[in-house]
Amino acid sequence: MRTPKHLQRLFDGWPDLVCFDLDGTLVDSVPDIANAVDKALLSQGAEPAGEVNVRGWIGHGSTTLIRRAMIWADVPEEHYEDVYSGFLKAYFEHLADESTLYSNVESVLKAFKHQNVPIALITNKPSVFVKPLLDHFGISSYFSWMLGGDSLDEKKPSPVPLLHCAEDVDAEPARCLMIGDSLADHNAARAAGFKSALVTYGYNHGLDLTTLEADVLIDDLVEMLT
Ligand SMILES: O=C(O)COP(=O)(O)O
Ligand SMILES: [Mg+2]
Repeated sequence: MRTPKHLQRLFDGWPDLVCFDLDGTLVDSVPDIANAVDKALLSQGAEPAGEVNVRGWIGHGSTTLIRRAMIWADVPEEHYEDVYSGFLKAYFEHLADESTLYSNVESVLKAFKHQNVPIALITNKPSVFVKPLLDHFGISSYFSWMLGGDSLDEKKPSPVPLLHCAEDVDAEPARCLMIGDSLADHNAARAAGFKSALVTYGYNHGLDLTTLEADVLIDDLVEMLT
């Protein structure tokens, strides 16, 4: 396979490491996350928030998600532990009832693997959900790392999880690529010295992604391979 044009331009070949974000990049997980948030809110007698609201609260980890939902629903802060544990339980029980893989995820993972590029999964989702979700879609075996928001001391937009993987394989940050959908992914990439690719279909909260000047902006993951 000839080197895809974006990779040729950025790395003069294939990168030494590629890191993927999860929610909004590989998996459209909003339906199940929203159902779990709504269950937790309903248990407090609050209104359900629904998918459109929840979509705007994803990307900074589950604690931020629940805090935003509680503010929106006017649930008193002292109920945080109850709402958070209700969310965790409900989501774990229905992790992938309605969630779907975005198009071309598996073929893109396969192409990087075929070139022996180490692949990392770096999400701000709590780590307890990560492997079960990837297992559900049959893609866990592609990843040499599966890091959740609580796996290390810091999460995205900190560069710590990205640099952790780069150091493991002795890769120069400038030869590493982060592919994500949000400002947290882009800022983590920049702080780590990685190249940043953003997908336009994810949960970018109405942000005009062109203003971020990512190295690559794509409407479908397969564009990484063209
Ligand atoms: O749980 C979240 O906030 C979503 O995380 P991700 O977009 O980093 O996968
Ligand atoms: Mg994301």
